Amino acid sequence: MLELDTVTAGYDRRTPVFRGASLTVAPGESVGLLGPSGCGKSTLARVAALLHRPDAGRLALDGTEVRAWRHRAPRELRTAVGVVFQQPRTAADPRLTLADLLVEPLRATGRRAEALDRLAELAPAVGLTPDLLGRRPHEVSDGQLQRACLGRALALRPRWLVCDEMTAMLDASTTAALVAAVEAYRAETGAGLLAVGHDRVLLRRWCDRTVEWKDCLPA
Ligand SMILES: Nc1ncnc2c1ncn2[C@@H]1O[C@H](COP(=O)(O)OP(=O)(O)OP(=O)(O)O)[C@@H](O)[C@H]1O
Repeated sequence: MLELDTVTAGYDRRTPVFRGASLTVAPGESVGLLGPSGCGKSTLARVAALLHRPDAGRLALDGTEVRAWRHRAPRELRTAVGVVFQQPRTAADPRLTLADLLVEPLRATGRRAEALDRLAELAPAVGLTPDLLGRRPHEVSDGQLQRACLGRALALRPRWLVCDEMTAMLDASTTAALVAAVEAYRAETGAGLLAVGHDRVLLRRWCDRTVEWKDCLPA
């Protein structure tokens, strides 16, 4: 279970972006979170991905309460969640080839020896052909780079995936390919998904259920 319980978060403690937001994703479930621009969906997604410390409230992953965020979080909790953002250009190190990008989490967690084998699985899973793997971010399209960012999010086989507007910049066919890659991964591993966005049609088609932002807040 991924449980966000009465979370208050923002960028200035005196004026949080939202107060008391709650949302639960069951194991293996896919939940779409819909809401107007600027309401705080990305901020909540970053809390769920252990990237942003909330001002108050509770996050629990599979029954373990998260008490530290970002690099302070224990590795087993940090690696339980894979995250994909809207903007691949700001999320990818421009110096790395796509191959290095895909397996960056393995190197970062001291599992370098597994990198080649995992690369051979990840690249086809996200639709990256061998000719693209040696290129750097400025030599590929946004869609190709986003495929690499999705592969990187899957590299450590997370139990939870957070996709924050993952396909907002992409065309219909790349969107369909990325959603299919996420769903293939979930079918194989049973991972749960929190997909944040404002494309109601896409999220309703993609997810088991969709939640409106206002329904996450106290009445
Ligand atoms: N790093 C930051 N520092 C200060 N304020 C921020 C920061 N990131 C976001 N904000 C502000 O927090 C509020 C919520 O932003 P957030 O990105 O969570 O909203 P959102 O619902 O995801 O919006 P969108 O759908 O447009 O992406 C906005 O007013 C935004 O300007």
